[in-house]
Amino acid sequence: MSRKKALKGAKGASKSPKASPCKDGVGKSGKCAVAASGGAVHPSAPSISTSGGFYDVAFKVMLVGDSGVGKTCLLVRFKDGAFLAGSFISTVGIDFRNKVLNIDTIKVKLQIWDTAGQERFRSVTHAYYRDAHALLLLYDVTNKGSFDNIRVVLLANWVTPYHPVSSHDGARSPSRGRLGLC
Ligand SMILES: Nc1nc2c(ncn2[C@@H]2O[C@H](COP(=O)(O)OP(=O)(O)OP(=O)(O)O)[C@@H](O)[C@H]2O)c(=O)[nH]1
Repeated sequence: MSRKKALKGAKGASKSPKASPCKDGVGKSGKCAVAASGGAVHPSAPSISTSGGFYDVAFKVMLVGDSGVGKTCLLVRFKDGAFLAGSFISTVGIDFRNKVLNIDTIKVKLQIWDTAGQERFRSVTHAYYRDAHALLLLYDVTNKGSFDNIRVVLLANWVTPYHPVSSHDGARSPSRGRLGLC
């Protein structure tokens, strides 16, 4: 099985843009923690994700950037601490992984969406931006074109860079890919 196929199979890849990240935020009570408030949630009692981890707040984070800038590698590195060396297999469509962090006394669940960088998937991946709390914009430090294309993403989705039009105050951050992961 290919590297990326294995990754997707492991964590419930979503093929449809209508698939909601809150699916994984459904607690034992059946509530959808993320969708219920339209943003980060601060439930009075900790919620439980289907992956088994309790959390207090949840955020949806999107990894965006050209194909090959290292989005999948960054995600796997962050989630599992491993670097995916070897042959490059492009992401098809979109995929996500969850990670729960302990920050002070709060359990923060990050649902991190890995988008396909290839142009042909653009319309699919854009559909997921709307309710994201943060976009991580990645570029390859050895490829100026991949940096220039971040501007295109910003201008296409927001009126001016770092000024979101979306309903909640998401964060946008240019990040350097392919740097020091290996
Ligand atoms: N040297 C080096 N290579 C990297 C680094 N990050 C990723 N790569 C390589 O770059 C290639 C592409 O990495 P991916 O993470 O699959 O790229 P991607 O942005 O997910 O690409 P798409 O799925 O097509 O959008 C792979 O061959 C990686 O091994 C890095 O920090 N340093």
